[in-house]
Amino acid sequence: MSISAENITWKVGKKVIVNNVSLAVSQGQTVGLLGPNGCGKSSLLRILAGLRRPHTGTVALDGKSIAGMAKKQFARRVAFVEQHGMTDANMRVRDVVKLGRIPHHSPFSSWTPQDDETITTALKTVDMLHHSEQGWQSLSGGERQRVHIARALAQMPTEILLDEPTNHLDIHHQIQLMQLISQLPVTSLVAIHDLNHASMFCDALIVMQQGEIVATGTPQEILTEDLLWDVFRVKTKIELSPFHGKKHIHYLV
Ligand SMILES: Nc1ncnc2c1ncn2[C@@H]1O[C@H](COP(=O)(O)OP(=O)(O)OP(=O)(O)O)[C@@H](O)[C@H]1O
Repeated sequence: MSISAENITWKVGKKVIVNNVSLAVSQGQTVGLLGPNGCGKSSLLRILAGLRRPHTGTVALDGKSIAGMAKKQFARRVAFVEQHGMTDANMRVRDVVKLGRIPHHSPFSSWTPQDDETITTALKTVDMLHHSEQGWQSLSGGERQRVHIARALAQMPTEILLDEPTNHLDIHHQIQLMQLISQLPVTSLVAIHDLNHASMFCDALIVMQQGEIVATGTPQEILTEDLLWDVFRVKTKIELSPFHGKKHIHYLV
């Protein structure tokens, strides 16, 4: 297993936000994390990213608990793109992406042409190279989102956690990004609301409801009309797309 969690529970006061969650994501898989607003997706991702300590349970990389892992060692492996990621307002786009290289440097190591190359490639990948010299503050919401993803790619992680990465993106960039994530040679866990994108681009899905995991499996296996009614209270008609062969969800109103 690439990244796994066992019996994770996280509370705020007496309120249980993440309730006894266990999961295992295999190397190289793209796994979609689905569920209604407030069901605990971001909270779970923050725990997996090591930003929150669970009250019970463990998170592991290749079976080794992250609890005792040095921060830098962890950051060389796991990148996290938060839903509302902030960046120092006065930075240029290229400098924001440069931050992704920090875990790969010591205070005494010098900047290399490979570092520059990695940053250029990351910016190119998210279609932001032409904005390299622009100030962060002047970017649109979607452009900021793409720069944060470039920073995560510059980190050259083996696991990438993304919290609603297509938020703010136009449909062209949503599809481009989901395609990119699904093709990256890394393990990806991505919180996503668009069920058709989840079906098209994810190898497996984890569905949460009220802090618990209620379904896991391939999109083919678990995206059913019953599940979508039970979890999201939406009426749907699901069929196999004649165009891409994956399940396609029609919403009935
Ligand atoms: N620090 C906190 N203090 C109090 N409540 C919190 C805290 N963090 C999260 N919550 C609550 O926990 C629940 C889960 O929040 P979380 O952000 O994990 O949901 P989510 O599934 O990511 O939602 P969305 O789809 O809207 O982004 C929400 O009810 C939220 O208000």
